[in-house]
Amino acid sequence: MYQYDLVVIGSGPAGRRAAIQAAKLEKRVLVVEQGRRVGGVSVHTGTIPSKTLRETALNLTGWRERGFYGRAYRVKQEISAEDLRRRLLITLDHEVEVLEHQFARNRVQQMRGRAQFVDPHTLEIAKSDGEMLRVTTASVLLAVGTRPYRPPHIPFDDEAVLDSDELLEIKRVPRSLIVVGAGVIGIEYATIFSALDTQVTVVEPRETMLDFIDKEIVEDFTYQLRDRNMKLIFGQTVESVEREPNGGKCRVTLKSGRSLQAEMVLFAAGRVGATDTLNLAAAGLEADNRGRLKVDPETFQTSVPHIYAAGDVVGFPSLASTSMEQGRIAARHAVGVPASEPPQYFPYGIYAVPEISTCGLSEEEVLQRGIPYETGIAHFRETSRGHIMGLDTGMLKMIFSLKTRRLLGVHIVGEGATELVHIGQAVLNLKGTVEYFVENTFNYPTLAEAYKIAGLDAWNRMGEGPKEAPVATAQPTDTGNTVSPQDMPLKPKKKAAS
Ligand SMILES: Cc1cc2nc3c(=O)[nH]c(=O)nc-3n(C[C@H](O)[C@H](O)[C@H](O)COP(=O)(O)OP(=O)(O)OC[C@H]3O[C@@H](n4cnc5c(N)ncnc54)[C@H](O)[C@@H]3O)c2cc1C
Ligand SMILES: NC(=O)c1ccc[n+]([C@@H]2O[C@H](COP(=O)([O-])OP(=O)(O)OC[C@H]3O[C@@H](n4cnc5c(N)ncnc54)[C@H](O)[C@@H]3O)[C@@H](O)[C@H]2O)c1
Repeated sequence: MYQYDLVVIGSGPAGRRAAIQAAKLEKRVLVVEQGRRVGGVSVHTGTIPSKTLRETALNLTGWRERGFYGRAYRVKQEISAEDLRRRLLITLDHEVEVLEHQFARNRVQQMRGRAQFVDPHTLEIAKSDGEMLRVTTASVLLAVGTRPYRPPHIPFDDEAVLDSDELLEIKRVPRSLIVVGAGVIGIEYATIFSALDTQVTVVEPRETMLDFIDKEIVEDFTYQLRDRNMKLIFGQTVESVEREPNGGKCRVTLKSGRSLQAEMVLFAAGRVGATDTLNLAAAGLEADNRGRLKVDPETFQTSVPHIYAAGDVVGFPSLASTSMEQGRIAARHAVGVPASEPPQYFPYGIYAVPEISTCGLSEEEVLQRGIPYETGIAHFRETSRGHIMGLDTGMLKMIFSLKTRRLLGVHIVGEGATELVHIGQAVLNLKGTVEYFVENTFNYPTLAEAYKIAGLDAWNRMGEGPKEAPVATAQPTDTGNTVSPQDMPLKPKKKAAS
């Protein structure tokens, strides 16, 4: 008889949701967390701190009011690192308190320490006070997440050359910042610091950024960043990073020979799975070269059936939102209770300044699948709410199938995008058509009215009934067939466990 039904390693979104789900099913659950407090990367160094920093920066700078009062408008003239940290600490305390309470209410047992496998059903836990403990369990969920990728040639110094965890501890707001890597983390922080009037330069080895987002949205976003003097350098690789002696400036030399200078460097070139200390071999498991684990995308089982993995450690999409859902499904499966499949489309929110949010297929994906389509676009400045808020930017784009008239994708850049997207997400997953937007009444004045405007924009070109569709050039799919709109695969290819 094992001591536990499920031992969860890691208390981030995947671990937390899994543990509570199993406890609700009256199973004996233990959560092992090596950090001082529960919550994982999401609460302590990732989602919540970065979004709190964003909110504080926008509030203290008066960013949202600048449409009315001009670019020089400020709520607080001198914004210090301490101003930014104060709100962060309060938010984190609340998050941890809520989580601790959830664990207690649901009788989830907790242990502070680092877990590793002794054999496939036994874990050894090195507690922070030096004590070693062994526990046995019927199933294990690895929800260990990731940590920043730190290559040896980058001279991280905890002060001026930083990864995204260390950025939260800065003592001063830099006047200039070089961000290496235009992934989601790099772009979110780059634009937040730009809103704080830091001169920001982004260096990205690829020719483009955020390739999974609809191109038209990324173009609008890029235009906005350049318009406020952010420097975006694509297609260039960093050769070296150095710092002048005695706390001087940082110099970033690119392979092209170009040299950049700034007070701080943020290195944000991806993350690696935190699997190296788990002694995976003792459980018969192996991680890939980025520390990630392969799982069955339906059940989240690893190659050892009673050991599950969920969250960032299994790779794409690496979101707090999807990690929670993966943890819940894994826990149900682990304790023998079936879980229904998640809906076909999940939203993606990038909390840059401005926000981007998207759900469903991009125009490039629709074209690639050979689906005849029409698009509808609305600019926030066309809405009365936009006028009231002083918005001169912001755009919502929807893509509809010409044959079925169903919504295929919604893509938004601008204020409130991460909230607004859920209207499109609901219509998409409930298989709604363009008529939903044309026939329904929206609150007025709201930014959500942009849905109506974009719906009408598409409808005006689509006409009343089904149409033959000349818009997209039908391309063979990767299966070699041409996709008919009726057969359109509503489920995006599962990338979660790749
Ligand atoms: C800067 C940043 C911003 C982000 N913003 C967003 C956002 O806006 N929206 C969004 O949806 N997602 C965002 N994410 C992603 C989100 O944070 C992750 O998807 C999420 O945290 C993953 O959850 P997880 O459960 O896999 O593990 P994590 O949150 O990574 O937690 C893993 C936990 O496991 C513990 N652990 C690891 N190994 C062991 C061990 N051997 N023994 C015991 N404990 C162990 C760690 O200490 C850690 O607490 C962001 C990430 C970053 C870095
Ligand atoms: N709002 C959100 O939902 C949110 C926010 C932040 C992070 N996240 C998640 O966290 C995960 C990690 O984000 P990330 O930004 O660290 O990784 P990423 O993989 O999204 O981006 C890394 C970027 O760095 C570039 N790069 C890779 N190697 C490089 C090198 N040697 N030098 C310079 N640039 C290099 C890549 O081309 C890429 O553009 C993402 O998958 C994302 O889903 C989500």
